[in-house]
Amino acid sequence: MSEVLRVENLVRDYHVAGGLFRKPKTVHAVKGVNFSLDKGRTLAIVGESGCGKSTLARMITLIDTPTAGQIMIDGKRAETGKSLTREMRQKVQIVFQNPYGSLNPRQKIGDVLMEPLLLNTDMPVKERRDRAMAMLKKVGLSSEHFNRYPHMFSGGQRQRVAIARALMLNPSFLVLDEPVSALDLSVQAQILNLLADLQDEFELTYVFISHDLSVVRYIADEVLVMYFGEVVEYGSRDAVFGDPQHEYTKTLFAATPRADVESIRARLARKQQLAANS
Ligand SMILES: Nc1ncnc2c1ncn2[C@@H]1O[C@H](COP(=O)(O)OP(=O)(O)OP(=O)(O)O)[C@@H](O)[C@H]1O
Repeated sequence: MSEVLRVENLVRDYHVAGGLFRKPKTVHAVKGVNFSLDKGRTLAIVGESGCGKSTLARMITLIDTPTAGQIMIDGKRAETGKSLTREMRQKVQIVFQNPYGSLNPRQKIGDVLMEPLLLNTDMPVKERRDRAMAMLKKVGLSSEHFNRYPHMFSGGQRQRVAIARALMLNPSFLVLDEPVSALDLSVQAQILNLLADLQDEFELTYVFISHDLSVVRYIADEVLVMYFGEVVEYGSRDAVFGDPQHEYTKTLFAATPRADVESIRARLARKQQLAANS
């Protein structure tokens, strides 16, 4: 299997300026994180609020510059800031929790999808349009949606648009930052199934940031648990869920409702059905 992402000793400190009654201080948000991820796999990063998940996500999305350590994407070292190349930038895309916030309300969905091609390729307009139409269908929308505005879509449909946009430039991996947390439970299942189907079909690679362990159990191949900026557990989903080693992980699991066993069974059944039909 080919390695898509490798993170080595990644550190991020924030220097917080002092005030009249406050001393300056350094927040150690991420303290030396290591992991690697192969093509077609999903790594879930879990932990409580403030443990450093978003900081780690911003660094691997190449938005934020690490204080120390390195990020390798497709075997090449990724630079950030002014040294970030367009080629490297295109390799990583992110889907946020709230797709409405990341969609321009005055831009039609077709233009949202064609924009990455317009900005990053020399593709003629007809091809851009065809690609955008094809992508709409891949995420379960239709050509009728092409000329509609974001406010005309439901939350789940907007998240489908955000996923479609993230895939337009064939990235090496997607960072999914709490992608279903803002959705109703039934819609969450639809989006998770869509992500699973797209992954099966196109061998996509996901870094899935979440605080919801039932979602993680459903989608992840590997799990990394963070606690105060450190990795306290890292391994296959079955190993981490089946036999958590660290006290923090045990507490985290004990505080979470039982995983959604039915949806896991349903996914396995669907996979078996697909295999039987092929
Ligand atoms: N720009 C910043 N300046 C100073 N401190 C920061 C900054 N961004 C994050 N932090 C601190 O770094 C630590 C990790 O924050 P981070 O947002 O990465 O955690 P998180 O696990 O993603 O939490 P949440 O799920 O609430 O977003 C926290 O203590 C936070 O207060």
